[in-house]
Amino acid sequence: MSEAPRHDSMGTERLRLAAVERRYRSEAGELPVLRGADLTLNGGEIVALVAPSGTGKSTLLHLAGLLERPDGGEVFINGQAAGSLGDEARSALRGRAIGFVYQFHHLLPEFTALENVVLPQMANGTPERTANARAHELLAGFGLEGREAHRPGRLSGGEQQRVAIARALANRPGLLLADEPTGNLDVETSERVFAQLLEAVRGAGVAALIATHNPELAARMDRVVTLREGHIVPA
Ligand SMILES: Nc1ncnc2c1ncn2[C@@H]1O[C@H](COP(=O)(O)OP(=O)(O)OP(=O)(O)O)[C@@H](O)[C@H]1O
Repeated sequence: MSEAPRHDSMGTERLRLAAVERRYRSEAGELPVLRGADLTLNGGEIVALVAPSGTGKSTLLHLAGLLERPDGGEVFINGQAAGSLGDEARSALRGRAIGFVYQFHHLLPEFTALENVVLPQMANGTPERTANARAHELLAGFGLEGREAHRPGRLSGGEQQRVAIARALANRPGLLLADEPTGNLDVETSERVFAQLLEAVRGAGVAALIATHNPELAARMDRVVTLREGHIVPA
């Protein structure tokens, strides 16, 4: 796969959470999930987030991905504070700078594998021809040559997830956020897809924050962090 050379983005700050707070309010009262979480990821850094269920991993990824706003603190993407941005500017920054991979692929079922990788590029202003070429190259890099015209329903779970990873990398984001990216696959497929994910991310010099319950997968990343009482601490 031909990606931007690693040195371009290595060491550049991609994500910074500074004293981030998030509380959920319900009839039962207030649940403080994040109580001043700090985390910095530089280009090329791959960090595992391993923490017990319900401690706030998904919440943290949503805040880092600008899908929600924190109740306190600030989220910086490529050094830019996101808090003062309006919704439109946040969406634009998200589309340009961040790729997401979820436990379930969330591919658009009525579109082919190729189109699923092309569409986010076109939404970002990439001309169709360029987007097509990039999608072909990415899918081939994930061993999906010959599968481009298949809709997600005609792909295996592992193939669907590889398309989802290709889609996440399509706009050459500096930051990849992944929530249990192989959690829905059998052990062998998970192993294979995860190895491909790491290779692609390393090759592109992307910073990645990957939530996983699997300690063996976590051990392959550069650093492992956990959540304790609403703070991010080394695992
Ligand atoms: N929208 C919401 N409203 C109220 N409470 C919420 C909301 N979203 C999450 N929570 C609560 O916040 C806490 C953290 O949830 P979160 O989904 O971030 O945890 P998690 O670590 O990702 O869990 P899991 O590993 O099970 O996916 C949980 O107690 C959850 O019930």
